Amino acid sequence: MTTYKNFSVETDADGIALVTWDMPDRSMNVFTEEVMDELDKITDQVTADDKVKGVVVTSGKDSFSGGADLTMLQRMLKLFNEENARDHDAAIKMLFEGAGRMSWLFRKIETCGKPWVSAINGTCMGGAFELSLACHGRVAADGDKVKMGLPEVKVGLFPGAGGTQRVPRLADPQSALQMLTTGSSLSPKKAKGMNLIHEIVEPARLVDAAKDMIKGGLKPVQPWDEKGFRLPGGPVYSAAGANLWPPAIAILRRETQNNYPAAAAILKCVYEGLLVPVDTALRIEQRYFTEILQTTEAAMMIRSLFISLQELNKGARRPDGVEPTKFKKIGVLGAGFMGAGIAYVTAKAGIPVVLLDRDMPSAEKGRDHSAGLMDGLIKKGRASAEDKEKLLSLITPTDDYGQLDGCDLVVEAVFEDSEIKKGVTEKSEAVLKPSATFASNTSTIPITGLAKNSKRPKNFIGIHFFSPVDRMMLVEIILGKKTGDKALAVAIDYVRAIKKTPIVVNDTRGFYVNRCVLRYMSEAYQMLIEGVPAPMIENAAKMAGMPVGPLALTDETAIDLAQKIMKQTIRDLGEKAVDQEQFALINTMVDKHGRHGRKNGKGFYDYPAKPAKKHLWPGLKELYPQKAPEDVDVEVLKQRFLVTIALEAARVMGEGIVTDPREADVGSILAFGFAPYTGGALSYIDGMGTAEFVKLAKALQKKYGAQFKAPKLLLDMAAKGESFYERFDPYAGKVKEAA
Ligand SMILES: NC(=O)c1ccc[n+]([C@@H]2O[C@H](COP(=O)([O-])OP(=O)(O)OC[C@H]3O[C@@H](n4cnc5c(N)ncnc54)[C@H](O)[C@@H]3O)[C@@H](O)[C@H]2O)c1
Repeated sequence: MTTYKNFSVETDADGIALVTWDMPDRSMNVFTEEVMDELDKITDQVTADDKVKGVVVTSGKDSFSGGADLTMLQRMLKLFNEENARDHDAAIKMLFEGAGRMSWLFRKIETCGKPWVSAINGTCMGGAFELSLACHGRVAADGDKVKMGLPEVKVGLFPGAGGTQRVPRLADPQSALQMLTTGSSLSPKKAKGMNLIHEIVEPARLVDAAKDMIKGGLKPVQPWDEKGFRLPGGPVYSAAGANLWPPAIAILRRETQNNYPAAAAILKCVYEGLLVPVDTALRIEQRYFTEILQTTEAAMMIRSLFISLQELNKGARRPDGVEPTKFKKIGVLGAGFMGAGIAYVTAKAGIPVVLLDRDMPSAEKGRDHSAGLMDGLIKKGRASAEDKEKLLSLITPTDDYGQLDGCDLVVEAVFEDSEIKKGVTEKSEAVLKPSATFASNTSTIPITGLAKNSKRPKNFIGIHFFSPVDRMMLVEIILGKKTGDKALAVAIDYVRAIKKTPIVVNDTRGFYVNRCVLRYMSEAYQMLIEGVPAPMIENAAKMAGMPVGPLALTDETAIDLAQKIMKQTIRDLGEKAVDQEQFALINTMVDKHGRHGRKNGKGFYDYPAKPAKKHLWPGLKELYPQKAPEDVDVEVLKQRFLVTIALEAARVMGEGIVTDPREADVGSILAFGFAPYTGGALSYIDGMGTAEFVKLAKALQKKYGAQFKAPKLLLDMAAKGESFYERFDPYAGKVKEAA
């Protein structure tokens, strides 16, 4: 046996070398510079060794590999930028070579003259799946935990190690394009159906089955290297090709609104690559990959959606020196809309939950919500009847506070009423151990005020979920003035345990997320008042990259809730705190026309009974004199949405409400889908350049109003030429892994 740091190679009596990838310092295998060096050496070793007849590559971990370590790309881009400042041609050459490193290593494997089989034992993503595609045989273990795919497009990249060329040479071009441009992952069954793997076997037989392929005489030649190879969908210029490409381009435009250069590059790369032999095709892919690596979108998406997201998920904001909490029991107060969801995600993480409401029927109804969600999963084949039983057995519905005894954490989700919240806090604390943490899920009441109801304000914190709880991945953790480190650590441990992403926010009206969302909706009301036709408003938001239009979003959260919030803000802060024209619009919608939103079927949209689809309410046209569509500049509408939200995020940073730019960025994408290609609300500003952004905000302020006034922080940053990640360096004082 030969051992490398990250691999071992063991050749058996039949001459089959088993290459096992098992990185000692990682929980999941990833491609790093060192891994590529070692794999290169192993390829030379097994090729030169006459005793070796074939190679099986597998993993020593639960998963196969997560693909490339993107910090490696970040390092490469940093070197590129430094070199680019000195010598552009040399910098591009360096980037081109770096971009092709993995691809040519895989090509070397597939043309080495000996058969390689990939034995896929678990998650196999990105570069690792591309390695598998370069192998002559691919066997996957059967089971739920095996997923494979090429998700690069989700972080602004594309599969640059042969993925764009091998997938459409194996699968039919339509499913290949769909897989590559959406980054969706595949079960073994689906992958086999697409002709991407050869066999699915029992996990215990995986390596033997892979070896059997070699013993059965597997040819060390890929189909595309054989004479007479034909593309599965026929040549690009065939009649079938003519039917495929124009609609594919149209669909991609519709889905991405041309906001994602990587998705467009995939399409070009596949099209051009299929016209030529594979070696040239790989060079085409390398060229496009080099281009994509230089885009702002790739840099920002890698930073926010890969690196920052991982760091926050690992508890980057957890205070040091507090023992991790192993949750034995969690209490949820209020088994309504939110409480029922919180109980479900907690039990899903295997933690016992006491679900308390005013009476047993309400508490039981809360548990039924979990039963309903599990039924949905069972129907889709993603859970079994036993899973459902097990999950339900973890939820104890009750109306008895005595049951909270022994809870490490209680999350309160009763009515949004300070007096009721006070009552349940006092009753719980009478039973809870003094060290227990008490959290409120309030969406509007300041945590510092609520903590006054507690005998132990140090243990009091906000844990703010978004609805629907089972689907929304972000949780805001709100610090009251007296919240202690232990409560913060417990809250982060809990959010991590339920596999969601925590961001830490200081106490303020609307916290972080809702402040930004309100700006988004308010800009749409402003546009309605200006007479912009409603369909243009909704479309412009989607073209800017927002997943849900602002009017549809208001309907979802309820127009009467918007009215309530405005009224409360006027009561608390005075009339000037709310735009009076917008207040009048919302009052007209609710009081005059009875339009409360989706919940009563009448909002900015009408919601007819299924199967008819929702459509914008025609009465909107009567509210304000309408502008002609040709008098509206859609590009400006798009800018207004992104700029107004980004400005609010900048204000939040300036006020010290959020202190880490990673949280503002990741939070904006996970909570309300802020145009992901920008990398989030602050990266949108960083990507444009602070000075340029301030210029744009000033121009919008002049034309559309004070909502576009740049805060002092931004003016200061623009004057100094600073970005958010320089001003609020999240790595300051720490060893910077992601250089
Ligand atoms: N609805 C949302 O989208 C959302 C989002 C984030 C946060 N929140 C917050 O979550 C909390 C709950 O909201 P919801 O939408 O689930 O409300 P809900 O009306 O659906 O549920 C509240 C539940 O609390 C129970 N309850 C009321 N008084 C109680 C008491 N004294 N003791 C025990 N149980 C009691 C009610 O019976 C009800 O089942 C509120 O603070 C709200 O602001 C709501």
